[in-house]
Amino acid sequence: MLETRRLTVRYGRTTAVDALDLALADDEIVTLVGPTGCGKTSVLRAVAGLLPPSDGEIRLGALHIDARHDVPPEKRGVGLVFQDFALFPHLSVADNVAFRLRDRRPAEHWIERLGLAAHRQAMPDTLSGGQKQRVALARALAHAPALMLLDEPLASLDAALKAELRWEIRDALKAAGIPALWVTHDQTEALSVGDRMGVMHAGRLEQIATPDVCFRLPATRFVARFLGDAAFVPGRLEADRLVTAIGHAPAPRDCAGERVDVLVRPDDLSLQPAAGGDGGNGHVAWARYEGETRLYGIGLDHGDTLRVRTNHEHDYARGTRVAARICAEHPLAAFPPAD
Ligand SMILES: Nc1ncnc2c1ncn2[C@@H]1O[C@H](COP(=O)(O)OP(=O)(O)OP(=O)(O)O)[C@@H](O)[C@H]1O
Repeated sequence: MLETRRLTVRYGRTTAVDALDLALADDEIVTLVGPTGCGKTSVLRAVAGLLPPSDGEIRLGALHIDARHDVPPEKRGVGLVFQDFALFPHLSVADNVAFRLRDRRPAEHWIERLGLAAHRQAMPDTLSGGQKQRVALARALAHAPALMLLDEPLASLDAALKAELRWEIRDALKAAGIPALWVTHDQTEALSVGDRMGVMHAGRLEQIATPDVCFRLPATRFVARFLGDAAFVPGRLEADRLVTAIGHAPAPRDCAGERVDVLVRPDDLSLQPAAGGDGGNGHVAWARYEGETRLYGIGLDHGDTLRVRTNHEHDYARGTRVAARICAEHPLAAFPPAD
């Protein structure tokens, strides 16, 4: 449906997007995530037709767009949803959603589907942030776009609403069978709503894969750190296992090199108070209560600090002698040693 080939966007001397190759399947939701300034919005704006590609090509269905062949935004068949909703303030909810539609039935369908029926006649400034975003989404969906582009659609909403609305948006896109490119700087959002996610860094895609692959088997240390707490423990590859001083785990299929740094995240580790034959390998340096879980900083005897997440029931005081061990049964990512 959408394909970019070496898409490049420059602003003067700044290269915001650097030879990006990206392809979306017909009903696929792909999230684009990365730190501020990495170029996510520029990708979206180039695909939407809001700025021209400096180099490379965009294929949207049968359309071919490049620096010399522009297609105006309204001829691209894309729907846009922005962080700031962009509703018409002088039109009611119903008229916003049905704007420029000859047949109002699709507008009615999405008003019902997105829980806006009671607000049909309301004006935008009387709606909550979540309701405004539902209206913006209904308006975009009512035009049955071939592709939906979402730019930080949940950024101005509070945490509880974000969590609820991201599933609603995903469900609505899936129900309509519309593929989407969804830009966010929120890792949890990118991990949870994308069929695949692309992690961008300095104008380039560092990795594009399913969320669980990006999280468990990041392609680079940058992706590992960007998507969550990451520690790198020295280890070695023995047959099909990664062996470290704090335990072992299956090696990924493509693991190469005898000496490696093994990625361990806080939930790949378990914590036991040192007792009996196990004298432990460190002590509790700090503890944070998180509600369902607790996060501990464990000062290992050889000097490094590891973060370990446990169930909230395990309450260890600072200074407690403990054994931190790898408990992950899935393959852990391995990288060439840093030194
Ligand atoms: N209109 C512009 N003129 C000049 N430079 C720009 C312009 N828009 C963006 N840039 C630069 O291009 C780079 C990428 O910006 P872009 O907005 O695409 O990143 P982003 O990943 O979406 O960031 P954010 O999450 O902060 O929105 C940044 O270095 C930014 O400063």
